Amino acid sequence: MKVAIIGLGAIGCTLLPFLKKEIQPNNLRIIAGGERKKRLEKQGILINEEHYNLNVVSPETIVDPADLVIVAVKYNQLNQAIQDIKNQVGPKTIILSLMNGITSEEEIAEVYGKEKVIYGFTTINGIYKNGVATFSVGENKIKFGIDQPEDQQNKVQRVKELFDACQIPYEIPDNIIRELWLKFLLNVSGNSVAGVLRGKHKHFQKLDSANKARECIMREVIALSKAMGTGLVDEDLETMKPIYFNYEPEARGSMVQDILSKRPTENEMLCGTVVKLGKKYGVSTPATELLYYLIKAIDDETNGLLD
Ligand SMILES: NC(=O)C1=CN([C@@H]2O[C@H](COP(=O)(O)OP(=O)(O)OC[C@H]3O[C@@H](n4cnc5c(N)ncnc54)[C@H](OP(=O)(O)O)[C@@H]3O)[C@@H](O)[C@H]2O)C=CC1
Ligand SMILES: CC(C)(CO)C(=O)C(=O)O
Repeated sequence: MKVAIIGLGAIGCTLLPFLKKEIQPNNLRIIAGGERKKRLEKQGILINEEHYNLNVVSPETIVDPADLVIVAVKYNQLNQAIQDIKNQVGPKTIILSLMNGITSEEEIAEVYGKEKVIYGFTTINGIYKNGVATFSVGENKIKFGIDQPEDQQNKVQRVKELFDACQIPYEIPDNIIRELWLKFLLNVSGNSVAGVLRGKHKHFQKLDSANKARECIMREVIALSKAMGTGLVDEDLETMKPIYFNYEPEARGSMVQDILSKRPTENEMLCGTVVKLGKKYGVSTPATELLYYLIKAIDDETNGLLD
């Protein structure tokens, strides 16, 4: 299979060592242009202390389409990434987004068609800064699937075969939309509360107060999901309570990593989406709206609005 990855950061790097074992070097493409391409070609990337050379393909290069394109960029980078994969996408290409949130698949489908996109996300926590990535798989995995009828199942089968060959941990849930929303429930509440606290996972392992804040948000996301029919139920509040015990206490979620590195957060994709959909579906989301504005103030500060 020819596989293209756009976004070789914390999450892209959790896949590269697995894919490298099975895929011929020229069939594993890292899509990047300009300075990013030069840097990746010159420096390669260090993942879990192992150095990898990369086959970097610029967005302008015309090549045979990839069989699978994996999208693992941050929300503010998605529009550009969608443009940059254009030469990788052909009639049979499958596009898998590992981004958090519930909107990236729709945005990709708007440009390339729903039939090319499968839903997915990862439960792995990856750490990335300046060309150095670390991660531990533990119990974590990629979950993927489709909400379409039978004739689309062969897309899922093709990704399954690739992941089996590369020994990438995965699960194909019966109801991918509910699973996507469960991850959304975790990220809207956990990433954003941790963002305000600049917290580590141990904040949720040790502090009842931090979890109570998370619960205020989760109640609203569950109410929204019920209004939209996307599968969350009240009991999910309990399911989500111990979730942070799966993660390394001293590690940080992706939003805190962004805040500490003075990068834009994914606030719009997380709290922003809940507030917007709440208005559309008549669901009240005051706690999430408060959290949205707190994170927005952090983003404003990052953007120099205090200077
Ligand atoms: N980190 C985590 O633990 C988890 C993250 N996620 C989600 O995964 C997604 C990716 O997050 P994460 O991996 O943390 O983000 P990172 O910021 O670590 O990585 C994003 C990477 O994409 C690269 N990139 C951006 N735009 C382009 C482009 N046009 N062409 C080529 N490369 C590009 C960036 O390059 P450069 O550095 O040069 O800008 C960067 O290396 C997010 O939606 C996040 O919420 C999900 C689960 C856990
Ligand atoms: C791994 C996890 C759940 C940790 O917060 C995450 O999805 C993120 O950091 O974005």
